[in-house]
Amino acid sequence: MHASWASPLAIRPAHDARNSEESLPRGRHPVAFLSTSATPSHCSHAEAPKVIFVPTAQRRRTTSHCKAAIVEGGPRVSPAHDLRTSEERVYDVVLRQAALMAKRVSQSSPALIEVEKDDVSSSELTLNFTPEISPQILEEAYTRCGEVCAEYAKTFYLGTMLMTPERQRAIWAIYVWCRRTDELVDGPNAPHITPAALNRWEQRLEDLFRGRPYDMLDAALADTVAMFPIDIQPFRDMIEGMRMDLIKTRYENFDELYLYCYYVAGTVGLMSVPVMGIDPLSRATTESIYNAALALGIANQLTNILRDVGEDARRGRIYLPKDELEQFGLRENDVFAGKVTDNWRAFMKDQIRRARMFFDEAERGVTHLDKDSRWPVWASLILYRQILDAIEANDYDNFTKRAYVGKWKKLISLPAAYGLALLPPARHSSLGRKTATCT
Ligand SMILES: CC(C)=CCC/C(C)=C/CC/C(C)=C/CC/C(C)=C/[C@@H]1[C@@H](COP(=O)(O)OP(=O)(O)O)[C@]1(C)CC/C=C(\C)CC/C=C(\C)CCC=C(C)C
Repeated sequence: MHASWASPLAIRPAHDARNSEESLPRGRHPVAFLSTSATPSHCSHAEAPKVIFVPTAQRRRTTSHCKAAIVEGGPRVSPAHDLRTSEERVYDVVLRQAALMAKRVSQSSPALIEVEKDDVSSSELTLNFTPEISPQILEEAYTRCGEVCAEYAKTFYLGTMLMTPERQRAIWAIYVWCRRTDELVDGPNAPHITPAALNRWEQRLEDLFRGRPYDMLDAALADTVAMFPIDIQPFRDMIEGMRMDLIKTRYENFDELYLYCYYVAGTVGLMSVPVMGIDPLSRATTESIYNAALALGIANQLTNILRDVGEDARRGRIYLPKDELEQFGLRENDVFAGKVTDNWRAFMKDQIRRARMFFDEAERGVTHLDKDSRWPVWASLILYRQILDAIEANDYDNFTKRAYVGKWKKLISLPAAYGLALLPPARHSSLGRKTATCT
């Protein structure tokens, strides 16, 4: 995730923001201004998450070998003595998101649902706050989100064209928030970003979930989270990933890396599913579809990491699990030296194999999404997956060569994705299936 975009998305320093052209005019609708000394007054995120016992059999197969203890760099919400694996902690979030969505489906009412605080949501900040924003401003806000999306993620923007207008613009709003969040640590202002700045960004997130957006782009997301059963936790977790990126430059084992990948990319899957919707014909459990979405985010991020090894090393960062490097006789100096040896090839083969397992898991989930939402997901999956092929084609030289998917391959992928998107949900897929009582 190395942004090379220009700065229109950059978050302005708090004192500038009042004059921002994107700030919502005062008086017409609620506006919450950032204060540089902002201390969250409603820190529900500081509460420890509810621990849900997950039977081993229900856990994700692909990562069940990762049993190392949680180490530094974990989320603020978790006590240091939390001995669950990253996989278990993330699974807890998956269960809550799935329960929230299942509840919405079972109520099958277009009206906003009341979420019982102790029930499924990580907080009370879900769905209960409809921002008072004039339709015209909201229209402009969404249009701006669409423009940003079209500018920074052309293929993906194209893929959203088949979605219903409500879903399309909601996905744009989520995309823009994710981009801006990523931009904090990867964009032009990154050297000036401090943990305090991330705290303010989180405060702003809490405000928008309470129906008090700070600027136009936030207003679009505030509207989106009021319309769809979207929980705040994945958004908080993405900010947590950015905190991690500020302080952490090494990963001891896959358990640590898994948590990072969840924070910065798995969260995107969890944010997107409630908007993309589930095919009414699907017999899969909501939870298993969320798991597939999580897997796609993890797969994408692992691929990103494998593609960018050289670039990251030049920034003094190694996102590869140290213990796995050692198993192949490699040390961090080998990564900095950037020499493609047989050991390196063997190590990379193993990493690519694991990334493909996550893609496989994600694939099984895509057909269960609402039919109009599948195309962009297949497109992003096929395109990103091909980066792994490109690394192989480069003979595993990800130090000096950038693996990329050529224009023609990209063009061919779009109709291929379209074809796959037409397939109905597999009746006998290996995803978790609803029991008779739940259908
Ligand atoms: C339909 C669809 C693909 C929806 C997702 C739209 C969305 C909200 C995207 C936000 C992406 C974003 C800006 C994330 C911020 C953190 C980040 C930059 C993560 C990396 C993305 C690629 O980064 P980058 O643009 O820098 O890469 P390049 O260098 O340009 O190659 C990530 C690698 C992660 C992106 C993660 C996803 C797109 C997750 C997708 C999962 C789903 C949409 C769930 C699908 C559901 C099922 C059931 C499979």
